[in-house]
Amino acid sequence: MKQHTIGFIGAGNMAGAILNGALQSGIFKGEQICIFDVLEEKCRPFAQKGVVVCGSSIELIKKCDMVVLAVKPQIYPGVLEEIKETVTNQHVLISIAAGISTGYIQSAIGFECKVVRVMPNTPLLLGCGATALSKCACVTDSEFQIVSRLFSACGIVEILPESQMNAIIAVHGSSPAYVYRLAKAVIDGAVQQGIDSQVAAKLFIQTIKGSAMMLEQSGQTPDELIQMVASPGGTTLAALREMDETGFDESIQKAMEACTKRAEELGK
Ligand SMILES: NC(=O)C1=CN([C@@H]2O[C@H](COP(=O)(O)OP(=O)(O)OC[C@H]3O[C@@H](n4cnc5c(N)ncnc54)[C@H](O)[C@@H]3O)[C@@H](O)[C@H]2O)C=CC1
Ligand SMILES: O=C(O)[C@@H]1CCC=N1
Repeated sequence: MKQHTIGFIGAGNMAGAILNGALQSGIFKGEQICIFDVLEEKCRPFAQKGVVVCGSSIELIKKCDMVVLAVKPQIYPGVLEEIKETVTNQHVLISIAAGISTGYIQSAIGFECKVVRVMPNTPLLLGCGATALSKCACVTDSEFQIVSRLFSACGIVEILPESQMNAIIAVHGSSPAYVYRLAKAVIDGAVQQGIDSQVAAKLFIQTIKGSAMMLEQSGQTPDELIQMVASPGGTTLAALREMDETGFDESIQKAMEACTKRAEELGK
């Protein structure tokens, strides 16, 4: 089987999470991994793990056949311009940026290069991530399998058509922030009622974990689980009624629409 080498352009949060998954799972060894960042100090922790640090994105493209584009979407035009003369039809470009489509990358590179579009999330940092993947027709099944195994090493993966890759960001890419916002609101609410913030945080974090396990393992729908909590004439119903009145569901759905709209703007 062909031995692949993987490179990361950008050594930020997501690159670090994916790279650690690659090393820990043994899918790639240190010497099969390259990294480049405009801020050299960002690469230092990876050099200590035996990863090869490159002096430019062009050097990295020459050394690797799989390349994760791990920079912010706004940086993509510059990076694609820089690497376009070096990318060949043997490279697989792995794009993790919000909103950047396969067509966008192929048009910037100048031919129908191989692209796997990926949407990960920050819990990948703990090996507990969720990733959506979409492949273009020119990527082979065995190349796609390697990319899929790479992200599986950091959590769960789902394969989606590219047409859904913008909308899915609201579901798992950006949504960790909604969960943290909910946690913050609950902890602030507890403090307003005289409870110590650390005690509230401890109890609520465990509640998030437990509720996630109930959603995953009980076989019951969110509505059935809500019913299990909400006693007739009880406290939960009083809380839920208030959430209905202030438009909680609509607020979340509007936030998701804004997320997708922004992804579409970033890809223009
Ligand atoms: N943070 C998140 O929750 C998620 C982020 N993403 C996507 O992942 C990508 C990276 O995001 P993060 O890791 O959060 O960002 P980050 O800011 O932690 O990392 C980006 C890195 O790129 C480097 N960089 C900037 N210009 C460069 C260039 N020309 N060449 C090489 N390196 C350069 C920066 O120095 C920085 O270290 C983004 O496109 C984002 O849309 C996707 C899913 C979730
Ligand atoms: O906020 C962003 O644009 C990125 C994409 C998903 C999570 N963070």
